[in-house]
Amino acid sequence: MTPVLDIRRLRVERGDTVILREINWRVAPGENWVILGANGSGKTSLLKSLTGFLAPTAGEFSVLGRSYGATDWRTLRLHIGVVTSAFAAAIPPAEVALETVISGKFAQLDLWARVTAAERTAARRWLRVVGAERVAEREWLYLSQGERQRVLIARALMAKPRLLIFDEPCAGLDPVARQSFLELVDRLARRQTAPRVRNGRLHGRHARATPALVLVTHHVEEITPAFTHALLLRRGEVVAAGPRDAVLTSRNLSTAFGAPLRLATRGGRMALSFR
Ligand SMILES: Nc1ncnc2c1ncn2[C@@H]1O[C@H](COP(=O)(O)OP(=O)(O)OP(=O)(O)O)[C@@H](O)[C@H]1O
Repeated sequence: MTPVLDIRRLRVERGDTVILREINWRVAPGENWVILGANGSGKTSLLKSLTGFLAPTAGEFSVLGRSYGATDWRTLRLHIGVVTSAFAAAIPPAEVALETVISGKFAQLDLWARVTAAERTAARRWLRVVGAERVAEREWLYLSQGERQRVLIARALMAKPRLLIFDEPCAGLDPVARQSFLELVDRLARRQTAPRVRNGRLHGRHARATPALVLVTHHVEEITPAFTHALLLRRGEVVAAGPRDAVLTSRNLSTAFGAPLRLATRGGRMALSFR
């Protein structure tokens, strides 16, 4: 099966600084990954490379079988959704949530002349999926942090991406909003991992391509059971990558964060403490 993502020996340098060094990472269909690493370990730079905003110095990678360099970024980007609070500043304050969601389908195209009733219906459906339907007509300016994150997810889903990346999505959320947000991410992940199959074919809402999820975080508490794999970075290098139980160990996390840490699991949720 064509990997969702295939990165080989990716290296990124700027001036004398090596930002990413020899990154090898493969995401197969059906896998959901979490990326963990200390401040400055290269998480955002890796995402920027994948979305064409940070040019590699060496190495090769492909997204959904399309190779970097051989495919127009505008085409590749249509398949990759990124949910990051960094987008918040780019949303017009007076834009209502429904319009923000619809704009996800069009990226940079001239939007308003083209919006159809079907697209409005689809946008409402995505707002319902993320539990934000009641703010559909509310301006961005007035949305809470949690509501904004949900609207940005709906916006990303509108383009039907094959890979959906969450970059520190829980920053700024209160504990209850964070829990509810994580349950939403988990639900999205499970839509993918539990498809309905009949006569060897996907059916119903799962018949659509559902995205592989990548969650970038500093907090192991945010890793819900739906995340099957983990990538640990330290100073631009991979500490470990693979199935979560093999990668998320006290030892690997201590190496990644450069401090003696103990990983414990309570009630199905992970927690880190200092040894
Ligand atoms: N264009 C650039 N030129 C020089 N150095 C850069 C550039 N972009 C990133 N860096 C450096 O590369 C390192 C990795 O940065 P990056 O933002 O990817 O880390 P991160 O893991 O996302 O960190 P955080 O958890 O703090 O968000 C940092 O030391 C950063 O200063």
